[in-house]
Amino acid sequence: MSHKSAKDFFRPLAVGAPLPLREIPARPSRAIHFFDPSNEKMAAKIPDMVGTVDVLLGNLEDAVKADNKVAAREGLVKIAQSTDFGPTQLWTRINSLDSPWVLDDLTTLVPAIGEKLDVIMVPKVQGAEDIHYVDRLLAQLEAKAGISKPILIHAILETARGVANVEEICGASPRMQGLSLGPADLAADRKMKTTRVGGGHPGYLVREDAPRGEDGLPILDAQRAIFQQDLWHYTIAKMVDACATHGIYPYYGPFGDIKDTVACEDQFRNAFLLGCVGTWSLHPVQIKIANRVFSPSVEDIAHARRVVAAMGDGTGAVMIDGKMEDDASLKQCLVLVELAEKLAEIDPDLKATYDAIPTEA
Ligand SMILES: CC(C)(COP(=O)(O)OP(=O)(O)OC[C@H]1O[C@@H](n2cnc3c(N)ncnc32)[C@H](O)[C@@H]1OP(=O)(O)O)[C@@H](O)C(=O)NCCC(=O)NCCSC(=O)C[C@](C)(O)C(=O)O
Ligand SMILES: [Mg+2]
Repeated sequence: MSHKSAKDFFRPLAVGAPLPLREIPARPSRAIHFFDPSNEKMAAKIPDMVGTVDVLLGNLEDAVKADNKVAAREGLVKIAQSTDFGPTQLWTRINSLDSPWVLDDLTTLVPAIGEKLDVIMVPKVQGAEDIHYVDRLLAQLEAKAGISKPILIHAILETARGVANVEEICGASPRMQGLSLGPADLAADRKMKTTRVGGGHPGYLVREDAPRGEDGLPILDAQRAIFQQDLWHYTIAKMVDACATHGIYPYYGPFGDIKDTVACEDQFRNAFLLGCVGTWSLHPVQIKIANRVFSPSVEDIAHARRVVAAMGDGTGAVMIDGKMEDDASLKQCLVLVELAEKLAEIDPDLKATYDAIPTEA
């Protein structure tokens, strides 16, 4: 297998294409809100959603009917051309690389709206070869269209092979912006015996030990607590490590039980705590949940600021509320404080909330 030299990564893959980025900007992207540009009712709502969500994503792949693929692509071009997105990012999810639509997706979108597109999400990525294909094609199209900044790539982990190759996918191109979990396709590909789009499962559980009778045997009809476990923990944790290793960003993905806003919030929060920077929103109701969950809480920021203040030059150990804080817990606190600062730059309500936190001694 041949390898590129390190410096090759800093050269564009086509003459005249924009220079690859050396760092992926940490732009807030708590919710990536999906819409079907071929659905007129949905599309009509998009201009008014600018500023209420960090990312608007025109979806061209699954959930768009085969008969509507061209209308979705054209609808996205129209919305992108006629909308000023301000601070809101514009992403798209193209059709999968083995579909008959993807080539037209790319050759249409890049010249028409390439200057406005921040990130292209590529579904069903299997390995580095898929990223290399899109990488070169984007460079050629950017060069031809005279695009000034590189369009970034986001891969969805939705095949067993993709999960096995997650590290090489993250490192396959300087365009790699991040990864999302695709729990529905991944479940099917792995032959998991579930029928859901993300979330837990009542059958995936651990049960409290049975009490024992005088004969020492378990009493099987006794009431015993059960605890549902997280089916997605392994994949999310693996995704987070791969992204952190390569300086790119992990995201949860879709939560299909739209009406169960409570379980949705739990799943999002698990992902936030494990290191994800955001998630997907499939319905307007999920945007608020994502914005709340993926913004550090007032309590966390109040505590983090106390630790930062108490730790002075950042070395040594101190006691706060009976707990030891040191260099490493300070670094965790700085993750939260820096995230809060980034979010405050784009979210005035959140800025006011964080500004109002009293400084404690
Ligand atoms: C779930 C659905 C069918 C419920 O749609 P509905 O019309 O039944 O919902 P509603 O509550 O009745 O809608 C209320 C209003 O909101 C509008 N609306 C509704 N949704 C949106 C939206 N997203 N953006 C903007 N507006 C929206 C809708 O048009 C309606 O407008 P109206 O009041 O004027 O009548 C609908 O919300 C929808 O189609 N959402 C997007 C679904 C999608 O993108 N799925 C693909 C991503 S998940 C995936 O692909 C898996 C993965 C990763 O690949 C893998 O795990 O393998
Ligand atoms: Mg999928």
